[in-house]
Amino acid sequence: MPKNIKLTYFDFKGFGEPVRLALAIAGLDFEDFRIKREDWPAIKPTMPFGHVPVLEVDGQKVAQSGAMLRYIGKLVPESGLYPSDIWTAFKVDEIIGVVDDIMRLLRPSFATKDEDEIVRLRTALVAPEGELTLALAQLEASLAKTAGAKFALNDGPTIADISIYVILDLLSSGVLTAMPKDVYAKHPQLSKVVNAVRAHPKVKEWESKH
Ligand SMILES: N[C@@H](CCC(=O)N[C@@H](CS)C(=O)NCC(=O)O)C(=O)O
Repeated sequence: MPKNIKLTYFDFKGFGEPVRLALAIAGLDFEDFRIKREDWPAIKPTMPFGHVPVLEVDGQKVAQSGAMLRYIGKLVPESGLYPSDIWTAFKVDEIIGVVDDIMRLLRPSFATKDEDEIVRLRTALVAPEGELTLALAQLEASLAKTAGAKFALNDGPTIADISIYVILDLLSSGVLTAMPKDVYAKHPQLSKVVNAVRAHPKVKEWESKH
């Protein structure tokens, strides 16, 4: 077991947030280092690929949130976060890829400061035939086939559930201009996963402190 784990990310619930929750659910102590925006230009060149999150394990820096999530799940197998059954693990990886694609849909609207452009881009995403509307419907249909009793695939949370929770919580939080709070509300499987992760005792404990 590593002696020191440090997560470097912004004080924001983006790619680093599922990693924080996975570490909390796995019961791993870690330094939750949150970069101040004004310090980022100096820190960026010290990150292996110029991005965060970066997970530093006993002094070695590794990038890519998906890799971190799988590492945490494998490090603490009894957490059930990354299933040992290779088919279920395959489905976990599929969902994480889908969530990554959803994040990518939002990127153009994060890349501009023009409020009218942000509204235009996000309104198009959530239109009846919009790319986000379609992606959420497809994820819902996929989960309907695999649904575990409480979570997406199993009775306990996997890193796929955590990833779904973080993106849908962000989308429906009201902090993103022009993103409706009920963006996933009509999808029962997605709602089930969000509610189950939010109600998980370790997630509740983490969120009550951060
Ligand atoms: N595929 C990467 C994406 C990382 C990424 O896009 N990070 C953004 C923040 S969410 C970042 O570092 N932005 C600042 C920059 O690129 O200068 C992952 O999953 O970790």
